[in-house]
Amino acid sequence: MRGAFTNIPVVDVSALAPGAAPEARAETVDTLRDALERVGFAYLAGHGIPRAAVENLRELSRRFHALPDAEKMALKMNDFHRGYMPFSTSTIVTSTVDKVTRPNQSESLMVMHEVPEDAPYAGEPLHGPNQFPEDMPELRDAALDYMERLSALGEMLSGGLAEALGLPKDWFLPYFDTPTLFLRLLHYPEQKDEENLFGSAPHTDYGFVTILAQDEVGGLEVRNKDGEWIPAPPIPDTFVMNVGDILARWSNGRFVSTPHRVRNLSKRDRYSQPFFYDPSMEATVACPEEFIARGETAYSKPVRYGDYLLERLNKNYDYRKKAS
Ligand SMILES: O=C(O)CCC(=O)C(=O)O
Ligand SMILES: [Fe+2]
Repeated sequence: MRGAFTNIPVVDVSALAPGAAPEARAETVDTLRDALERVGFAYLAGHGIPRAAVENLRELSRRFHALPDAEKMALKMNDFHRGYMPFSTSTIVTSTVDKVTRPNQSESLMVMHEVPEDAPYAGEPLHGPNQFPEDMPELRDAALDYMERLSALGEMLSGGLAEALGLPKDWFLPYFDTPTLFLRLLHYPEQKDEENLFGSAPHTDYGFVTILAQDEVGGLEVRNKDGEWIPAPPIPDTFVMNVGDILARWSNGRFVSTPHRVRNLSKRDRYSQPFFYDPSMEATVACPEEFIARGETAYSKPVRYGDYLLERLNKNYDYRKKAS
């Protein structure tokens, strides 16, 4: 039953890799289906991403956030949604989860897919340059390398998700020709335990899937159908994966996009690095014909992913509100 959970399942996804035994793959797909229909969250084990890639980026994120404010402010978010978001500047007003009134207690560096200067779509909404500190070239290298590795993982997962929905393994591929990628390097200083104060206020994610690496501090919580907040503490060598709103919509409501939040009550700084793997901006997200053929009714209208995304971003980020 949707939202009926008191813990977040661990799914070993190694059998989704090419060459795995078909029986093992089928079993993994079943486990994934249960997790995403009931919980909307799963810990991914057996994902094949080296621990060093995760830890190296985390260390660089720590170094980035330790830079003087002036250096970070020089990289302030540009119109293309890339750059530094200072403490207390994003309030999730489109959250359907709760009335959110106090800004998030976090700062972050937002990195997206790179856009070559001569690309035909350069300069269009959300297609522009990333911003990295000049004297930390290793941060740029690590972030781009990490996005490449996690995109490959996202693509592998999309095969399992398609099968979990009764679709051919490659069903999602054409919609991810030029995927929309976000890597957010988050820093949550310790926060007070006060009502309505969050590192990240209750929300659902916009996109397809989120693949999150968190440090050892903890603080992420996921809401079940009874309104209880279930902790999602770090488990070494796993990622926390969750369904975003566009996947919930695409799956015609089968997979759930589950509310979650962060409170860092640990008395230590917390660092996390969510990666959002989303379709191409041009992709039209519509209920699969295969579902209609099976007698289902589409519960939402087709939407161009880029339009949907812009609308959500314009509402939620202070720096964009003037533009919308
Ligand atoms: O930092 C975390 O653990 C979660 C962050 C999150 O939910 C988000 O950025 O959407
Ligand atoms: Fe989230």
